[in-house]
Amino acid sequence: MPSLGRLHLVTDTRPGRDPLTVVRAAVHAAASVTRAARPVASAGAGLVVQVRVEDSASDREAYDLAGRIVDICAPAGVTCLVNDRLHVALAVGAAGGHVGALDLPVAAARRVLGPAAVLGATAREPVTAAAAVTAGAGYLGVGPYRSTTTKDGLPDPIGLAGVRAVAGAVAVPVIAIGGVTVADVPELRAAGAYGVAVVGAVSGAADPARATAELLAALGC
Ligand SMILES: Cc1ncc(COP(=O)(O)OP(=O)(O)O)c(N)n1
Ligand SMILES: Cc1ncsc1CCOP(=O)(O)O
Ligand SMILES: [Mg+2]
Repeated sequence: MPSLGRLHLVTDTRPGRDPLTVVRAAVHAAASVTRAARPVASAGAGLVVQVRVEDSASDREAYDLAGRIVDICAPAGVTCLVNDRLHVALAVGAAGGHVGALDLPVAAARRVLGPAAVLGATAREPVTAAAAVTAGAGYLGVGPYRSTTTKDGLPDPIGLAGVRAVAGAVAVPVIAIGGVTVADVPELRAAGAYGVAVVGAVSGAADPARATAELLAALGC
């Protein structure tokens, strides 16, 4: 299985956003910055795109968006995951999915996706993180690192100490999420994070391609 990308772009599908334009820009940037170091078919391997739709979206809407994003990602070697809706991930041929506390349990998600799929799970403290790995998670989304306005109802931020505690407890990649900006990357990496997941730092940027390139560079991709 190829190694996991370090920059996870989570789509912003709130009203007025344009996730396809942002994903196209990010994929193009990822393929451009890493092409020199990789075979063409895996040029964008530093980037993962996670298709995350609003809970109010229908499965058909999720399927249509995810299918279009798989079509954008695949030629560039960018991994595409689907948040929550694992049947959509399977239906569009995504590489896998991401589940949290309100989604299928990790072991059930692994059964649905199969042994070879990429499966991420949300964790915010070491004991549940280790349990998620035992149940079959191949990476962990850990946070929220900072407070963020992108998602309502999140628990308090765990900060650098929280990320460090989880990273020290598991052997799988830890992806820090929640209010992450490019300026946070060095300290997160030093704390043991393998990578970062962002919505606003790319989707809310004036130039999403440039923001992607800067994040990838900060992550050493
Ligand atoms: C990489 C990553 N980490 C955490 C999450 C959050 O997942 P979850 O807790 O299930 O919340 P929703 O995103 O489903 O609202 C994530 N999506 N990705
Ligand atoms: C889905 C999710 N889960 C925890 S924080 C978050 C949103 C992250 O968005 P941003 O990068 O804009 O803070
Ligand atoms: Mg979820």
